[in-house]
Amino acid sequence: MKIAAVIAAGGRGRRMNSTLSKQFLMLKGRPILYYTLSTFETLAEIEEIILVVGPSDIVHAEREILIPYRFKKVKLVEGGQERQDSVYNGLRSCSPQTDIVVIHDGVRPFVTKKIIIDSIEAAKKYRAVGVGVPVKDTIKVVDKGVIINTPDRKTLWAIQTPQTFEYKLILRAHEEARNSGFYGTDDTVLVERLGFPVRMIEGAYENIKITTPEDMIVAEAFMDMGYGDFKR
Ligand SMILES: Nc1ccn([C@@H]2O[C@H](COP(=O)(O)OP(=O)(O)OP(=O)(O)O)[C@@H](O)[C@H]2O)c(=O)n1
Ligand SMILES: C[C@](O)(CO)[C@H](O)COP(=O)(O)O
Repeated sequence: MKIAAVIAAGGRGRRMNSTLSKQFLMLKGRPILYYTLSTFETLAEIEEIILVVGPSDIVHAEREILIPYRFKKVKLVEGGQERQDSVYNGLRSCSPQTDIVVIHDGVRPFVTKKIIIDSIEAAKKYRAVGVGVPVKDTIKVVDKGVIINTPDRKTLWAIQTPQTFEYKLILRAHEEARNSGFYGTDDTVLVERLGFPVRMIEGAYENIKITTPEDMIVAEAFMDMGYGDFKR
């Protein structure tokens, strides 16, 4: 079975307020993206890694990541305006013989090999799988500053990545979304809108998405605590 990974790293990181795209910010002396790629590179089940970066970051990715760390499985692809565009570009660059694709945010460096493998095994069975954690806070739906609904917390999960799919299914879901001009903030929603059931499996609270400046402080602490499956 041919398994590929698409690593979404084509964003600008606006909420990080840094001139450098946040996926290239240094964490303990290495770019954040190095750690994410290292975990996938050393996972035997992953045959190819499609790294999607923004047009203005292509040279930086080559100079700071691909050349110094000599990742063997990584193929560099240009990203798009939105995350969904980047992922679609990545999917189209996978080998046509791909059976399963693992889609993961480049800025989630603390993903574990167990979570990746669990998502692959679940996708072999269910064809579409999300990784997430039950929310800890009570969530409110707010409209114009007024709380209009309080969903039952027992039903609420914060979805993370990896999101892992039968390749043909997710490619079709992306194409259908593009044809109808639908944009979502993750990939499972594109399969949900086809009416196809998506399974949720347990991720980890440590599998954070580095998004805003305080996440860098948390990430430094996670590094000190030994989280993550990357080569140190
Ligand atoms: N056009 C885009 C936008 C986002 N991403 C990637 O999708 C992941 C999750 O997105 P997010 O955390 O929102 O990153 P940014 O879009 O860069 O952040 P912001 O919204 O603050 O600009 C990141 O690894 C990001 O690089 C991408 O590949 N292509
Ligand atoms: C895909 C994702 O990480 C799932 O939580 C999230 O939707 C990405 O959102 P972003 O705004 O692109 O960070």
